[in-house]
Amino acid sequence: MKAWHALVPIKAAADRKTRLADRLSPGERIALSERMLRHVLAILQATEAIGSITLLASDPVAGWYGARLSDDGRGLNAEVQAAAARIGDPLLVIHADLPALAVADIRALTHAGRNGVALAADRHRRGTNAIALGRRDDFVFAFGPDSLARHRTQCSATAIIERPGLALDIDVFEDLTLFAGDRAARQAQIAF
Ligand SMILES: Nc1nc2c(ncn2[C@@H]2O[C@H](COP(=O)(O)OP(=O)(O)OP(=O)(O)O)[C@@H](O)[C@H]2O)c(=O)[nH]1
Ligand SMILES: O=C(O)[C@H](O)COP(=O)(O)O
Repeated sequence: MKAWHALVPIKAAADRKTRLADRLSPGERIALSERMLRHVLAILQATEAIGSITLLASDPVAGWYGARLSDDGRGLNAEVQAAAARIGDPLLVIHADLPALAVADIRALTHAGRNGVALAADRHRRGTNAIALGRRDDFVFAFGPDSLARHRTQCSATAIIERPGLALDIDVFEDLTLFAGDRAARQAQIAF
């Protein structure tokens, strides 16, 4: 199997984690999203199956000197679709807000997707936090509410992967308390 390309979309700093805006200051939200991004990138770098990592971002990201494709503001799905066409397969698209992600999670997802498509379900089994495309150049990205159902109907043999490290994305404050506990989440003192 060829080495996987990883694509990590990340919003412009000021737009990240808006659903936490009633609990965290803008600075705390940026700091949290940067720590989670660094964690996801470190896990990808530590996974032997991953041969390249590309950020999809409108601006340069502090501390990242690797590849970046520019986001032209057409929305997540259109941007990922265009980036995927440029990068080729096998391709792993993975969100940047997975603080519990581990190397074993990436191994499991890429293994499951090596001959087709594997989807990483969020903890509600409604969203999609990562997609491994071993061999599907006609896959249509459909991130957004209930994306798991939309993604899975594209191919009858799609594998659904449910693992804690892939399932816990940080959207709302409850996700933070699940990951870090009440006190740490309230103080935005989340270590990982
Ligand atoms: N490049 C890029 N990344 C995006 C875009 N929209 C979402 N993302 C990234 O896709 C992943 C999932 O995004 P969301 O959970 O919807 O966004 P979020 O900023 O994390 O949270 P909210 O602002 O609360 O919706 C995260 O890594 C985001 O940074 C986009 O339009 N462009
Ligand atoms: O496809 C999805 O589930 C959404 O893009 C993901 O994100 P969210 O659960 O982080 O909003």
